[in-house]
Amino acid sequence: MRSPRDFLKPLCVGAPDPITEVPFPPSRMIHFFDASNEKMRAKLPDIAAKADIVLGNLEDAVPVDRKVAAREGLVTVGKEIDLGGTQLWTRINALDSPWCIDDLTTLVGEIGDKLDVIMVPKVEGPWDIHYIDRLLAQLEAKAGVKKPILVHAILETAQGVAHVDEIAAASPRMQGMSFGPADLAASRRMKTTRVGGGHPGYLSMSDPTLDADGQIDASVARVTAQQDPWHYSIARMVDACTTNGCLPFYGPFGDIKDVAACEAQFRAAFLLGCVGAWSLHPVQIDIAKKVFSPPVDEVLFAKKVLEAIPDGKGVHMIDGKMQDDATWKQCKVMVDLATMLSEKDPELKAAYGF
Ligand SMILES: CC(C)(COP(=O)(O)OP(=O)(O)OC[C@H]1O[C@@H](n2cnc3c(N)ncnc32)[C@H](O)[C@@H]1OP(=O)(O)O)[C@@H](O)C(=O)NCCC(=O)NCCSC(=O)C[C@H](O)C(=O)O
Ligand SMILES: [Mg+2]
Repeated sequence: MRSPRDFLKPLCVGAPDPITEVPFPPSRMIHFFDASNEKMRAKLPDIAAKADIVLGNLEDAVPVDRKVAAREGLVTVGKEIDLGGTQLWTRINALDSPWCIDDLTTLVGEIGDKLDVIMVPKVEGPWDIHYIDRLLAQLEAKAGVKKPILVHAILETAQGVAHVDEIAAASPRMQGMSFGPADLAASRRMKTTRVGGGHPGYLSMSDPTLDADGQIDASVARVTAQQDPWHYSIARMVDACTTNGCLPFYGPFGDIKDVAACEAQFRAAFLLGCVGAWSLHPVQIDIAKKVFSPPVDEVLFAKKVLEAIPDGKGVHMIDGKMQDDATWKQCKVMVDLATMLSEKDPELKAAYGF
């Protein structure tokens, strides 16, 4: 294990100094686009005007014969498209793939100063982050990159979940993590073909009604309720990220047409502490924006609490609800997020009354 004192020294002579605090600009959605697809690239200026983060995907979903075109397409995006204040990320190919090394050398060499974050798929343990960390430092030094490129791990293998805390703590470059339900399901041999969301087979059932002989009365219907198969892992990811000062995100929701279920999945993640989710299709940008911006009525109430209890101490009754030091902190989370988002979004600013 590295000495904590070394954490703030660059891992290569000439690489930029590591950051001490992960920046937290609006991050409600990471919008995926296939950079080898010219049509999608052409839409980027419009998409960037709506999205907080755009991500050029090089990994899964990009066919093998378009891997190089996707990498080159992303270089073109970095060099030629003005994204305004919207962050530019990439998802590189996995560390055990033959494309990963060229993804990193090309992207850092060509557009290292334009890339905010590199998303690394299928991270299994801190060793994967250590590899990327050192290599990025060498490439940044060689290319003269001025600020460190941050790293975002996808939590999508059983091993990754088992090592989630060590992954989050592996480097000061760790910007955050996303939850990858498709690969995780496959890795665990879960029997689902869905990408995120619930499953009608994953449910709990009320007790049976017994007849006079104490036998189960099969004629009386029993109530069932779908449970959330992802709750445990997402909650672990949120704790690991928060403990280590980085940001947790929900990942993809694959049923593009089922906007209601997408919204429900995103909202469950938001309530558990995630700051955003992936959008795979333009329609999911608006869903994420709605869900990951705190609700207006809650923000107004939270503002009222903060105003009524300036020192955040003691016990108070506000609108019939008990407020104390802990609820004050909950309200502060809500108001801080609303304040940060308002700086980007004048409509939200007006709605929140800032
Ligand atoms: C999912 C899609 C393949 C759907 O595409 P398509 O059938 O073309 O949808 P539409 O006809 O509704 O598209 C309408 C227009 O919008 C453009 N479009 C579609 N998606 C995007 C996008 N992401 N960014 C920009 N523009 C987009 C279409 O080109 C149409 O344009 P026009 O013809 O001019 O009207 C497609 O949405 C897509 O490929 N999405 C990204 C998929 C992706 O990145 N998948 C990988 C991430 S999920 C994953 O990897 C799993 C995870 O790792 C895990 O393990 O859980
Ligand atoms: Mg995956």
